[in-house]
Amino acid sequence: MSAPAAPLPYLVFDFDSTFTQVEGLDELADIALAGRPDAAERVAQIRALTDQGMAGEIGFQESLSRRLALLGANRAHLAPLVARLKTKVSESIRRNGNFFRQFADRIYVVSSGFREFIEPVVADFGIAPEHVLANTFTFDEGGNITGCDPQNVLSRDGGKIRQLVLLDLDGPVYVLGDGYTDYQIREAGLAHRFYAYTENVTRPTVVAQADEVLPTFDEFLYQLKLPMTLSYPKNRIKVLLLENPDARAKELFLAEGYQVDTVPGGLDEDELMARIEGVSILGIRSKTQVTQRVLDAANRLIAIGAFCIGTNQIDLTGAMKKGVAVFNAPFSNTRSVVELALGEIIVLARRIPEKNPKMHAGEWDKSASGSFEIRGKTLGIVGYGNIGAQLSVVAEAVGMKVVYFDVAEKLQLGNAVKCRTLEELLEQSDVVTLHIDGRAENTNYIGEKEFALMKKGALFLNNARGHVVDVPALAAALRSGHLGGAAVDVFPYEPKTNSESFENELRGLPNVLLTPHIGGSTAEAQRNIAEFVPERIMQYINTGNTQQSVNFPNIQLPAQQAHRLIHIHANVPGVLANINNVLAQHHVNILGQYLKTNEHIGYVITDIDRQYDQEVIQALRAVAHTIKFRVLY
Ligand SMILES: NC(=O)c1ccc[n+]([C@@H]2O[C@H](COP(=O)([O-])OP(=O)(O)OC[C@H]3O[C@@H](n4cnc5c(N)ncnc54)[C@H](O)[C@@H]3O)[C@@H](O)[C@H]2O)c1
Ligand SMILES: O=C(O)[C@H](O)COP(=O)(O)O
Repeated sequence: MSAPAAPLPYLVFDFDSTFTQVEGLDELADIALAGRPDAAERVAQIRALTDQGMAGEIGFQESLSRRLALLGANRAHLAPLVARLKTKVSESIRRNGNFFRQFADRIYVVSSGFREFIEPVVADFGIAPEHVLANTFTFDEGGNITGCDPQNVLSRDGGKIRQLVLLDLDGPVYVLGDGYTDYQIREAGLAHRFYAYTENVTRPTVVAQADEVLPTFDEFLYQLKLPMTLSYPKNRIKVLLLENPDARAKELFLAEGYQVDTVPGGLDEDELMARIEGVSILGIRSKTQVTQRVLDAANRLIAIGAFCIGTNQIDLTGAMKKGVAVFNAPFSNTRSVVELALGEIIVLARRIPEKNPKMHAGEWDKSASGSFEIRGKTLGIVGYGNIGAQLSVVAEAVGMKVVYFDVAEKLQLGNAVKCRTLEELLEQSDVVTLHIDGRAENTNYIGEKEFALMKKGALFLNNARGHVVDVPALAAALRSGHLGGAAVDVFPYEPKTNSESFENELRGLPNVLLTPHIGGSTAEAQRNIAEFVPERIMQYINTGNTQQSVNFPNIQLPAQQAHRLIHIHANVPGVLANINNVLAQHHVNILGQYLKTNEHIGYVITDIDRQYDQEVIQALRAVAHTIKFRVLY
C-alpha cells in the first residue's frame, strides 16, 4: 500500500514496556545479578522501583538512582542485554517493522532508559541515533556502571517534557507509551495526543489519562489508516463464548489478541440476537440454536465454532450464504462417548439403574433375574461413523459380536458384520446403540415400529441426538416390558442451564439410565475440543484455510505469498472471471489462485504481488455477487 498523502504526525515512542515487552533495566539486572545469592531479592526491588516510578508514585530521579545502586552492572553485560532485548520487541511493533523503516524520519524514541541498549535495538527498525533521546550510563575505569550522566535532561524529574521542548518539533506530535511520564508530555501541552500503550503492561493511572488506549500498534495504524501488516487489528475481533467450553479456548483466543466475552449456559434465540452484534467469532456447544434470525442480526460474524461434534443446531446453509465459516471438533470427544456407551451396556445388563437407588433406600435386592453377561451378545451399532466404529472395536475387545448399519458405505473394522437394512440389525441385536448424526431427516428415526422389531428384553442406547428417537414410543416399549432397559443421554428438549429442571416421560421408568447429555463431558475431551476449534478458526482467519470447515468448500492453502485476497461469493457463473478482470485492469500480478465451490458459494483465494492500489480493493469488493471479501497482508 502507498504512504498517506498528508505528512504523518511526529510519533514519540517510549522504549521500555512499549517498544519492547520488558524494562531494559530489569533485564540488565537479571543478567548482571545472575548467580548472586541475593539476585532474586534485588531484581524484585528493582522491578518494584520501576513500577512505582512508571505509575508516578515516586519521582523519576529517585526511582532511577535507587535502581542503579542495586544493579551492580558492568559494560560487559550490555552486549547480552542488547541481544536479549532484540528478541523482546513488542509483537505488533515487530510485525509492522516496515512501517518504522518507511517513516523513520517522523519517529523519535524518547526514553528515560539508556542509549547504550536502546540505540542498537531500534536501529534494526531504521531509527537513526539522532532520533533516539535517552540517558547515558557513567562507568568507572573497571567498566562498572556507576550511574547516569547528570547533565542529560532525561535523568531529571520532568525530563521527557524538557526533552520535547528541546526537540521543538514542527507539527503535530503523538506520544505512545505505557508510563505516566509519557502522559506528562501531553499534559504539558507538548503533544496533541497521548496513546496509552497496553500491549505489555496496563497501568490504570496512565490509561485513565489517555486520549486512546492501544492494545497493539496495529490499532494505532488502523485508526490512522496507515499501512499495516494485518488487514484488521486482532484486538477488534470480538469472540463470544457460550455454554462453558474449557477455559483453554478463552486462553487461546486471548493469546491471539482477541477480545473474549463468555456467557455461562446457553442463550435462547432472542437473547443471542441481542448479544451477537459486533461479534466476529461465536463459540457454542450443542444447545445454542444459531438460526437464520440470529445470522441476520450478526453484522460482523466471520466464523462459528461448535465446541462439540454436532452441528445440527446451526443453520449451516444460512451461515454459508452469509460467508460465515463453521468449524467443529469431529474427533475430540468420541472416545469419551465410546467409554460411556460401553459402561452403560454393562450397567443395564446388570440392572444397576434399579438396584442402586434401592441400596440407597436401604433395600437389599440380591437376584440374578434379568441380568446377563455382555460376552457373546450381539451389539447392533446404528451409525458407523467416528463413534460407532470406535465402539465396534472396543465392544469386540470385551467379547461382544458386532453388527452395524450405516446409510453410507463404511470400512468394516475387526469382525463387525454389516447389515443391509436397519430392520436386519434390530431383529438380531441384544443391544442397539444409536450413533447417527442429527440431520433433520433423522427426526424420529427410531419409533414404535423399530422398537417392535427389537428382541424381547433387548437394551437400547441413545447417545446421539434427542430428536432421532420418538420418546413416547420408547417409554411405551419400556413400560410394556418389551425392552429390558435403556440408557439415554440426549433429549429432544434439554434444559438450557443447570438450574432448569429436567422434564421427560422416561423419568421413573424401570432399568432406565438417564444422563444429562454428558457423553462428551470429560476433562480430556473438553480440553481437546478447546484446543482444536480455536486453532481451526484462527487458521481460517489468519490464512484463509478452510480445511475441516463443515459448511465451506474445504481448501488447504500453501504458505501465503505477498498479499492474499480472500473472496467469498454466490456460486453463479462469471465471478472468477470478473475478479481476474479487475486484477488484469490494474496490472496486478497473480502469484497463485485457488478456487473451490459448492452448491451455494464459491471460495477463491488469490495471492498477488505486494504492489497494488486501494482502488483494486474497492473494485474487488464491488464485484457482483460478492458475499465477503478480505485481504491478508
Ligand atoms: N452424547 C454426547 O454427548 C455426544 C457426544 C459426541 C457426539 N454425539 C453425537 O453422536 C452422533 C455420532 O457422532 P459421530 O462423531 O460418530 O458422527 P459421524 O458423523 O462420524 O457418524 C455418523 C454416522 O451416522 C450415519 N448415519 C446418518 N444417518 C443415518 C441413518 N439414518 N441410518 C444409518 N446411519 C446413518 C452417517 O453416515 C455416519 O456414518 C452424532 O449425532 C453426534 O452429534 C453425542
Ligand atoms: O455434539 C457433541 O459433541 C455432543 O453432543 C456434546 O455436546 P456438548 O458439548 O454440548 O456436551
